[in-house]
Amino acid sequence: MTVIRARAEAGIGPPLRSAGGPPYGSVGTVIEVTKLTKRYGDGLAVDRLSFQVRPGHVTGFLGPNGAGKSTTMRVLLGLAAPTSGAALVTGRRYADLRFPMHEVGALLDANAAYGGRTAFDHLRCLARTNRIGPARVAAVLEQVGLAGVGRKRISGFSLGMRQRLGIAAALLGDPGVLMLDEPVNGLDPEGVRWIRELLRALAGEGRTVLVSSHLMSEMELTADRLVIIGRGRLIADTTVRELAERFQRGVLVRTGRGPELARALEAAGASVLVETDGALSVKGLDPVRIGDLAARHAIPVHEVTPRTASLEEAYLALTAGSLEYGAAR
Ligand SMILES: Nc1ncnc2c1ncn2[C@@H]1O[C@H](COP(=O)(O)OP(=O)(O)OP(=O)(O)O)[C@@H](O)[C@H]1O
Repeated sequence: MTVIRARAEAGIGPPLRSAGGPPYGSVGTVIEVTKLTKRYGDGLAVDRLSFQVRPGHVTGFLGPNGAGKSTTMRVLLGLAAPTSGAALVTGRRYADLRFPMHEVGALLDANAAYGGRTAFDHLRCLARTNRIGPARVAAVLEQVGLAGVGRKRISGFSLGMRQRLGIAAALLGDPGVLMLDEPVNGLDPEGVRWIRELLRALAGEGRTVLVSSHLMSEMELTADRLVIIGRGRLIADTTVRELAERFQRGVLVRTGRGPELARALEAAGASVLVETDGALSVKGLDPVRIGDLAARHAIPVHEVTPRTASLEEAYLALTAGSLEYGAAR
């Protein structure tokens, strides 16, 4: 499978500030995974994975079940040691961050909070370890819509409420980097929309937001960048727009005289990409015009197929070879 790489971005824009907060968009506020490999015994959870996450964007971390998303996040958060390679946040290993909660906020497992505590006490305990006062605890409870149940025990919370509590914990230190593992799990449609808007607002403040999911339908509305992995390996590092363009508007053309046809198509204004198998991916001309042009140049074509896949189909096609479990055929 061809790895789609986003073109180098021409600048991320000026650093933005949250009200009274740090300059989140400052250079270096990124997540950087380099040739990361993580083995569990004979199992390879992450396989020489490299990607970067930039500030000011919501980056969707996508992959089928067992792709290695959680493992990568766990290594980034210092909860698992890499077998080889590196996973850095703001240029350092998590263990080397001085005040980690102020730099990185994370939600890994919404059920990890102790049920016997109230939401307020849970956050207050976390806050104390990072010298964060009770006013901030109240503020994040308000921000995630749990202010009314702050004094209730977590054991009575629905999964959706626990997800909100986990997000409140991630926001406690007002960090410039946020890493959320499947945060919409258990949320109802209103909750899904809320989290989408929250993540986009946080990225709009210049923060670095990495959010994992195995559903493209979720990510296409939330993320602007995508890192797609399968079986621990990078499949695509792209933007939603590029993925849409590649899969929705191109026309696949097969011919024995690829370079010649590509020149003719480009002369007619098309942009042409040569796939790894020699087929041409043509944008800017419709199948009829492509056929006419080929006929005018007496170039036989074997196939002219418009690509009309949705992002979901594009994602399924990209990850088809990487499914851990699949229906028997
Ligand atoms: N602690 C562990 N011990 C052994 N194997 C593990 C461990 N953690 C993860 N794995 C294995 O590593 C692979 C990657 O798992 P991981 O949980 O990182 O994937 P994921 O992309 O987050 O999947 P999901 O979407 O299902 O949460 C899987 O095959 C999993 O079984």
